[in-house]
Amino acid sequence: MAPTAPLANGLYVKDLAQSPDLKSVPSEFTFANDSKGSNSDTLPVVDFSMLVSDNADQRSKALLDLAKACEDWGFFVLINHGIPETLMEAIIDASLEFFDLPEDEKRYEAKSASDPVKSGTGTANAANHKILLWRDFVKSYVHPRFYCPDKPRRLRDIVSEYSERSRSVLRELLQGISENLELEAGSMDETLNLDSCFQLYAANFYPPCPEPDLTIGIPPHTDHGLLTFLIHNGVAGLQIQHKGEWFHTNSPKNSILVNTADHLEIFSNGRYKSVKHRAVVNTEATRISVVLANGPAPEVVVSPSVELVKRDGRALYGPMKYIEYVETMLSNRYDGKGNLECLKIQ
Ligand SMILES: O=C(O)CCC(=O)C(=O)O
Ligand SMILES: [Fe+2]
Repeated sequence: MAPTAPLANGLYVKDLAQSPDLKSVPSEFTFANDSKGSNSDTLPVVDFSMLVSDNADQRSKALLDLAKACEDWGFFVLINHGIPETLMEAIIDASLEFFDLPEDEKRYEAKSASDPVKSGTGTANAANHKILLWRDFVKSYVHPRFYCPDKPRRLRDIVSEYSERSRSVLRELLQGISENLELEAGSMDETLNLDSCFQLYAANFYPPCPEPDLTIGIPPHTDHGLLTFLIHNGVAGLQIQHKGEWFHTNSPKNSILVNTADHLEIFSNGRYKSVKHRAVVNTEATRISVVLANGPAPEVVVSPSVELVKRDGRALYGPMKYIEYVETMLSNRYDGKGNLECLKIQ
């Protein structure tokens, strides 16, 4: 399983980056890359407190912001979401502690794609050869069944609470999306079995890099699931593609960066596209991101909403069981044509 392999000499990127004489990026990390992005002062913002407000005007405004963000960018900055700042800081800190563990305590080598906890460094395919990525990671399935690395000890409770609170936010956002798509009340919840929604926690660790333009943290990709939530330690690095151009995502402290993912594109029959994004690295500071991928229930066979297919006259995507989609993606990540492309009906 390539994506979880440690470096050939057993090093993590974290350790490699700490070698005092490292002046250049080893050739295995070379990724033809133009990591420059533009700034946008018009990144969409959704105010969660307005979405759940009793004031009808406020709620309509928030629904409109949400619809526009999903249609135009596939990305928004979520503010006033109610998840405590202390919890967000705690999950970043505890995730950082994970990467500081001795190697034998943080190694979760995946024997198969369905292992619920995985860690390592990553690889990608570039011009027919494998390259290494400038990032270490840990991932675990946290809902409907909860798994977590054993150490650091406090990680379990923190991840569990963060995923639970995020689920309430997720359900409200999906409720808003369902209204925006003019779906029958409850039909999205039922079809995708959202009470048992799948959540995957991932922490990405990007140490400073001597030549950031020659390598990449995570190459351009889209995510599985419905909506991805991302928070970070204040060091920028996430870029999203919009109208063919790459944009930096700057976000106020305590906000959550949300992007639309493959299963929202499938379920909405192509109305809301899964946004392409990437993580770039820098010379100065360690960056950590904590990602929650939020999808339908693992066993649901996802296809476009029946109501939308009726409206559109045809389905634009074929069906696939969600957990199979996740696990093929985890084993062939960044390997050419993704599942989404394969499911598109011409
Ligand atoms: O670290 C980031 O900003 C991006 C992470 C990401 O895209 C992912 O884990 O799928
Ligand atoms: Fe991603």
